[in-house]
Amino acid sequence: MTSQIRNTPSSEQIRRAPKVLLHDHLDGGLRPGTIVELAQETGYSGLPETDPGKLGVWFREAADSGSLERYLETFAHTCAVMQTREALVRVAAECAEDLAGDGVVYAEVRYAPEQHLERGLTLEEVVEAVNEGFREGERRARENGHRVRVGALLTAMRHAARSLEIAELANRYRDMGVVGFDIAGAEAGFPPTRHLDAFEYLKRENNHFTIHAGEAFGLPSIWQALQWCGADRLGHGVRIIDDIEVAQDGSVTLGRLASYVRDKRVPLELCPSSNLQTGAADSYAEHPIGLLRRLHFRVTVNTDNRLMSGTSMSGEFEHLVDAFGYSLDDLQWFSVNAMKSAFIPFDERLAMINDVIKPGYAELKSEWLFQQTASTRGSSEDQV
Ligand SMILES: O=c1[nH]cnc2c1ncn2[C@@H]1O[C@H](CO)[C@@H](O)[C@H]1O
Ligand SMILES: [Zn+2]
Repeated sequence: MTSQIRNTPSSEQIRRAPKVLLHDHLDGGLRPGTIVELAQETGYSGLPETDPGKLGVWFREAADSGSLERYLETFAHTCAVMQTREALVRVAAECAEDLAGDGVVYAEVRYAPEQHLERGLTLEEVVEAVNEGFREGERRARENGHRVRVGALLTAMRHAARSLEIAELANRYRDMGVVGFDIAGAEAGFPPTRHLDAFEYLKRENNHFTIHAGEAFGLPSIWQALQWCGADRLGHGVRIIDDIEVAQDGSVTLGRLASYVRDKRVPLELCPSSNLQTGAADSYAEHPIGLLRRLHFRVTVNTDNRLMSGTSMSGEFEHLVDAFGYSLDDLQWFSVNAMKSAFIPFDERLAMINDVIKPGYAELKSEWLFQQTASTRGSSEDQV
């Protein structure tokens, strides 16, 4: 048996591996069946399909447009069914349950409270409903033998003008389920500096935030997010690749901004499948994550929108294992990177790394030692 075979994780091992997710949208991860049921319950008649299977396919295909703006149009349907307290509790509970079932042990899930006010809920009621759902989902996961912790990130929409209000909301619910702040939505034409007052407020409060930047727009957006707004992490940030030059002989030169991002260990919340759909990358094999990982940027792997991309954390890891031949050591590296970059207190991050993530990977990495028939097996898929 070669070490290569020993090292290539099987699908089942990938699912069981402890995973950390920093970039996942609550309104981009609903179960199709739940959307159909909530639409019926709340009288929303705008769904393009009412069969859950067909609806799931519709979301994936509609989001596969090559443009972030068209990709974002699909959220009208998910937000439409997330306008009541009960719906928000249910969606959040199922989110936590689904992540736990996929082996995610820590997640920061984001949503925009301002998009859930159409039926009279207040911003506070939205946050409390989602928090209640996450706690319920964590409890159900525990009953099923899974452990997951979910924190919320409150997102403000970059085309709108409520970011300071949402930042204040994030600060008010700090230590009560909300771990940070974000801005999202169409990037071109809506630079992060439009929301400078929100970011400056959060900095004065010693609070944390990430900014969607360097997804549909390039280096100026990343530069503003870091050097004007002071983002702790970059949502996507994939276009930092534009500041990296690879010569014919393989030698690599980093520009000033790329150097800063690497030197300062700025976490990149990379979302490969989402990038393929919005046109930020052409294939998994060509996705900049391969180079960024080799250059030791603080790379993390994320789902972005599980519904629109038909993916999961395990799914993203599988694509990367296929494209780049990553081993369990690589998957552990991504998971430790993500945990280091989380917005919860340092002692909790450290305990998650040392007491949950590393032991989980050690367990998986030792499995080959105890396989009696391993020497007669040909592929790693057989060795579960
Ligand atoms: O990849 C993305 N880039 C920018 N905005 C996004 C992305 N995915 C989702 N949203 C936006 O964030 C809102 C709150 O969750 C969603 O409603 C969607 O409009
Ligand atoms: Zn996103």
